Amino acid sequence: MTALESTILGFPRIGAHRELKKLVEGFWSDKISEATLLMEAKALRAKHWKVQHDAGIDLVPSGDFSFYDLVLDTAYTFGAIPARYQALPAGFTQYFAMARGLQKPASEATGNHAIDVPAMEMKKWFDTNYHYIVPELTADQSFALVADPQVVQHTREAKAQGLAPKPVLIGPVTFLLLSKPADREAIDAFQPLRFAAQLGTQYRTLVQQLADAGAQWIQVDEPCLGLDLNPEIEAAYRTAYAELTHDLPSSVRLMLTTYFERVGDRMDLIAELPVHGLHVDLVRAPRQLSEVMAHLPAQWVLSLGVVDGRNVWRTDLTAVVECIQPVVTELGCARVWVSSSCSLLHSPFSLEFETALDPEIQTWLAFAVEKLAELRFLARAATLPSLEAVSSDAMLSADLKANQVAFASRRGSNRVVDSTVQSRVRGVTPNMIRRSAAFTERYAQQVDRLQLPLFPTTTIGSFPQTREVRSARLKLKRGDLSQAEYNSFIKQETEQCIRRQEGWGLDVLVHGEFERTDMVEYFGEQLAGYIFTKNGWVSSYGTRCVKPPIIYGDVHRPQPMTVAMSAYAQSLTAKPLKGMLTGPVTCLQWSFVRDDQPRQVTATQLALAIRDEVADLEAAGITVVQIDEPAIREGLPLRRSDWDAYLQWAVDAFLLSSTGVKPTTQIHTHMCYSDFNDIFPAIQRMDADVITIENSRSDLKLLGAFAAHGYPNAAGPGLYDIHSPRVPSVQEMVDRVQALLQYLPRDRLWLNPDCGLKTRGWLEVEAALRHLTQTAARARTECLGTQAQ
Ligand code: MET
Ligand SMILES: [Zn+2]
Repeated sequence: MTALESTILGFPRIGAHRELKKLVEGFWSDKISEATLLMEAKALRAKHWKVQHDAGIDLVPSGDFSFYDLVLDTAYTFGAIPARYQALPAGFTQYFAMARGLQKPASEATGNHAIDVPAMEMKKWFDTNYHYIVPELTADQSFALVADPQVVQHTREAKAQGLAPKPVLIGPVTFLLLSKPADREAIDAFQPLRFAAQLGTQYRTLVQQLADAGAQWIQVDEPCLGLDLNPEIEAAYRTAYAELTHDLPSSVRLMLTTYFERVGDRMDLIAELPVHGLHVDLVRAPRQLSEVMAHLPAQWVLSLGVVDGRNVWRTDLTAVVECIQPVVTELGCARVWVSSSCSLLHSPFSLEFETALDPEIQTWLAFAVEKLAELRFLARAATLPSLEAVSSDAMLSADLKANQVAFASRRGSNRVVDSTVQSRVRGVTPNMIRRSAAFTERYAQQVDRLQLPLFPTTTIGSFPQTREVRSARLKLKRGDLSQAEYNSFIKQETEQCIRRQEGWGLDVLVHGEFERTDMVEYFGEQLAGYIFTKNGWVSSYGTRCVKPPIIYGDVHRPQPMTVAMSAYAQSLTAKPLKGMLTGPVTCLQWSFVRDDQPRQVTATQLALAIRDEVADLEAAGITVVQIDEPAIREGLPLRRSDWDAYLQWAVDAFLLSSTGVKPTTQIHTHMCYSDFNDIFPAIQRMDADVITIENSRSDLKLLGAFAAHGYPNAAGPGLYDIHSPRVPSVQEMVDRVQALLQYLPRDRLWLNPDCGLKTRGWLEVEAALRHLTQTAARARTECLGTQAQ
C-alpha cells in the first residue's frame, strides 16, 4: 500500500536497559577497553536501527548516537576544542576530559606533570531536562572539520546495514547561539554569529562527505529558529546556509528541522533559506500548520512532527489522521513525511519492560518503540482520502480501533477524572493566594515566636545519604528488612541528625530527609494521580538517566505525607523544626505531565495537595515550612512573549500552596542552579518569608539582581557551594556575609549553604556547618552590617 516516508528525529541512544551507560561507565573505570567500547556501541547502534527498520521506519537517523552529548560532538567535529584540552591526546581522553574534566597525578604517562582540567559547562537543552555541553569559542575561533567525523562513520554503518540513513546535524546557527565565550571576561564582546560564514563552509564539507557516504537527506536541527529572533540572527541564518549549500550536488537534500516551538511566524525567513524541506513540531505548536502550509516553497518536503517525542502518551491517531490527510491531499504523498515531534531521546525506551503498571493505564502509553509503530500507521493512513477509508482498510482498521478504544478508556476513566478535585480547582479564590498579613508584620511576629537571633542559621533540608541509608532502603525493597525495622532505622538517623544540628548550634533545624530518595518521587508516591515505571529511564546528561514519574490523573492527597516525620523530629528538640515539601511547579516540571489538560490545571491540583499538607503541618505544631521550587525557572516558555502568562500561573500555584497559614507560621522557599535574575520580580511575588537561594556558582549575577530589584523579604543566599567536599573557612564565609550585607539588611539575612547536603559526607558537613555557625556568631558580635540600609 502507498505510504508517506516515515522517520524520527533521533532514537534513545542509551538503550533498552541503559546499555550505553554501563559501557561508557565501564570504560571510565577501566573495566572495558576502548576497543570493546567501540565495538559494543556499534552493535547497539545496529540493534537500534534494526528496531526502527522492523517497525517500518523508512529514514533512520544516523549521527543521533553520542558517547556523551551531541553538542559536544559537534564542537569536537569542527575542532572547537578549548585551549585547556588541546595538549591532551586526541580521541576519548580529550573528548571525555571536555565532558567531565580530568585529574591525574604526575607520572611518566602524563609527561611527569599533574593534569587537572575542569569540565566544560552543562546547560539545559531548551525546555527539556536534558543537559548539553556548552561550546566555548574564542574571539578568533577557527573551525576545522576532523578527519572521518563520527556522523559520517555512522552513516556508512547504517548504509552497510542496507538502510536509508538520514544523518542528523545540529545546525550551524543553533550551535553558535548555544556557545559561550572561552574567556569569561569577554562575555559582553562575544559575537558568535560572526562565525556563521566560516562554520557554514565547514558544514558544507561535512555535508559533502555525508552525501558520499550515501545519505540523500540530511537533517539539520535548528531549534533556535523557534526562539526570539533579531535581524542579526536572521542574517546569520542566511549567511550560514548560503555557505553551507554553495555548489553542493543537487542530489543532497537538507531537511531544516525545528522543534519545541512554533516557526509559522518565521516562514518569510525560512522560505528564503536554500534547503529542501522543513520539519515542524505539531505537538507543541499545532496551530502553526496553516501558516507553514501557506508559505511553504513549492517543491519543499514538509515533515510533520505529529508523534510526541518528549512525553509518554499514545498519539490520538484519529485526530492526527484528520489533521494530516488534507496536507497530503494538498502537497501530494511525495512531499509529506510523518515524524516524531522531536528526538525520541526524551522518551523512555519501550513499554515492553513495564510488567507492573496498572494494565488500564498502560494502554494509554507509548514509549519510543511504541511510537515507531504509530508512525508506521500514520504514514499509511495519511495517504487515504478520509477517516472512514482508514476504518474500513483491512490493514489499518484494527490499529485505529485499538487506539480509539484506549482513548475512550482514558477520556472516560474515573481514574483520570476526580470531580472533587476539579471543583476544588474551580473554587480557588484570590484570597487563597494571599497571606493574611503583610511581610513586615508577620516576620516580626515570627522572629518573636521562633526566638530567632540576628543572622539565623539553617540548612536546605537533606543531610548525607550514606551507604547505610541507601543499603537500608535496598534491604527494605528486597524484603531483607521489615517496614517496621526500616522505619526505626530512619528514625534513629533522624534523631542523630537533630542532635548534630543542635550540637553545632543551628537555629532552624531540619529532619534530614533520610526517608526520601528523590524530592519529587517521594511526594508522587503518596499522591493520587501519579504512577511510576520500572524502566522509564531518559537521558539527563552524559551517562546519567532519570526516571520521571507520570502524572496521569487529577492529583490529590489521600492522607498526610510528611506530618508524622516532621512532628517526630520536632518532638526531639526545642529548636524550631522546618517541615520540608517540594513545590507544585517543581513536581510538575520533573514529571511526565498530562497532555489532556493545561499544565496550569495540573499545577493548581498539586498546589492544593501541598496546601493541605502545609495546613496539617501547622496543626501538628510545625512553625516553619519550606516549599522547594528549584525548577520554577525551567518551566519558562522559550519565547519571552509567553513568559508572563507562565509566571502568572506558576507563582499563583506556589502562593496557593503556601499562603493558607497563620502570620506566625514562617514559609521558606528554596531555589538553585538556574539564572534567576530575569524572573526576579516573579520571585518577589512568591512572597515567601525566607528564600534560601544558591548563589556561589553564579555569585555576582544573583547579587546584581538583589541590587537592581531589591528584595523585600528575608533571604539566605548560599554561603558556600555544596558540590565540592571543600570546607570553606570561617573568614571566607564572614567575607561573604559582608558582601551580602551590601544588598540585604542585617535583620533579613539568613546564613545557610547553597543547597541540600545529601551528596556530601558527614565529616565535611560537620566541619562546614560548624564554620557556618561560627560565622553567625562572629557576624553577631562584630555587629556586621550595622550601617543603615
Ligand atoms: C534541588 S533543591 C534540593 C532541596 C532539598 N530540600 C534538599 O535539601 O535536598
Ligand atoms: Zn537546591
